[in-house]
This record gives sequence, structure tokens and C-alpha cells, in this order.
Amino acid sequence: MSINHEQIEQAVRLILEAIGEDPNREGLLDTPKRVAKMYAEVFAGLNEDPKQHLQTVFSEEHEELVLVKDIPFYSMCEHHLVPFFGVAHVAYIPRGGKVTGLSKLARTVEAVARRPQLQERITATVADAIVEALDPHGVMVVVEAEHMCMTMRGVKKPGAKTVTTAVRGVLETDAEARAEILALIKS
Ligand SMILES: Nc1nc2c(ncn2[C@@H]2O[C@H](COP(=O)(O)OP(=O)(O)OP(=O)(O)O)[C@@H](O)[C@H]2O)c(=O)[nH]1
Ligand SMILES: [Zn+2]
Repeated sequence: MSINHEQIEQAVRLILEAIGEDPNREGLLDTPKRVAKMYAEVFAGLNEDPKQHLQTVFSEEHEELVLVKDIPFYSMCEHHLVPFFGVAHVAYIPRGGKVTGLSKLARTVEAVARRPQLQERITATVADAIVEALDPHGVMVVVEAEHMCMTMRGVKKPGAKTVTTAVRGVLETDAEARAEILALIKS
């Protein structure tokens, strides 16, 4: 389903009224429209299947590690609808001469992040999309993020970082390979 701009505009007007603002004052007149446009952008991933980006594959006999690290992302915490953002590191070991375009790994992160989300779900969904699309020997996804719901409100702990990992395939039982990936991420 595509995003309903009109409904978002009505809702934003109601929120402005509910906080005691005047939605008709000059500075706020276009705000509902702007917010609808913004939500269409930040929630665009709802209309995408993350696996669709991984269909671009090349035949290359490389059955060793591929790591794209420091992929910046922005998402919206599904509990408070405020941003959380950081970087994702995506590693996989191709199988059967099937490698995907490097940018497609970043596009997959983007498609998964642009929804109301939990950091754990972003991490697992990216890993599972790669498993399903590429059938690799193994996958490891590491996500580091700062949650605005923990900084600008609530517990108010700016700088606190959350790190989540999702590991699939041979990497689940290969501690040495996981350590190598983590070392490459830090390097
Ligand atoms: N596991 C997980 N928790 C998250 C994520 N984003 C936000 N949260 C947490 O979701 C929880 C929601 O807690 P609630 O008690 O329902 O809501 P709240 O009263 O606003 O909680 P506080 O943030 O502690 O003020 C908070 O602990 C948030 O830190 C996420 O990506 N993963
Ligand atoms: Zn939150």
C-alpha cells in the first residue's frame, strides 16, 4: 500500500491542535504537507522487498569474505517514531560463484531501515534477505546506532550506542571468522 499523504496531513493537524498550537498560523500552514512528504521518504522501505536489490548477481568464483562496512543509515524507532541512526556493516561469504553488486548490500540496508523499526529487526532482516537471495556460505551483519528516544527524551543518555549482530550459516560456528570480521570492521 502506498503512503496516504492526505491522512498524514489530517493527523499532523490534529497533533498540532492537541499540543495547543494553531495549525493555521503562518509558520505551520504547510507543516502537515511537509511532514507527509517526509514520512513518504523515511518510510519508503515499506513498499520495497529488501531482497529485490540483491537480484543483481555476477558470476565470480570468490568464495571468501566480502565486507561492506560503515554503511550509514537512518531509521525510525517504532515505539516513539523518532529517529535512530548509525552504521551497518554487512559481511557475507558467497557460494556457487554468486556475488551481488556491492551497492546492493547498502540498498538492502536502506530498504529495511526506512520503516518503523527495531534495531534488532533491521539486523536480522538484512541477514535473512542475503541468505534467501544469494544462498551464501555465511552472513554476518553488525549494526551500531544511537537512538534519539534515549537521548532527547526519556532516560536521556546521549552517546549511548547499541550494537546488534546477526550471524547466519557457517559463521555461526566459526568464532575465528567472526573475530576476523569484527577486526576488519574496527580497522
Ligand atoms: N529492543 C529495542 N528497544 C528499543 C529500540 N528502540 C527503542 N527501544 C526501547 O523501547 C522501549 C519502550 O519502552 P516503554 O516502557 O514501552 O516506553 P517508554 O515509557 O517511552 O520508555 P522509556 O524510553 O524508558 O521512557 C524503551 O526501553 C526504548 O529504549 C530498539 O530498536 N530495540
Ligand atoms: Zn524509541
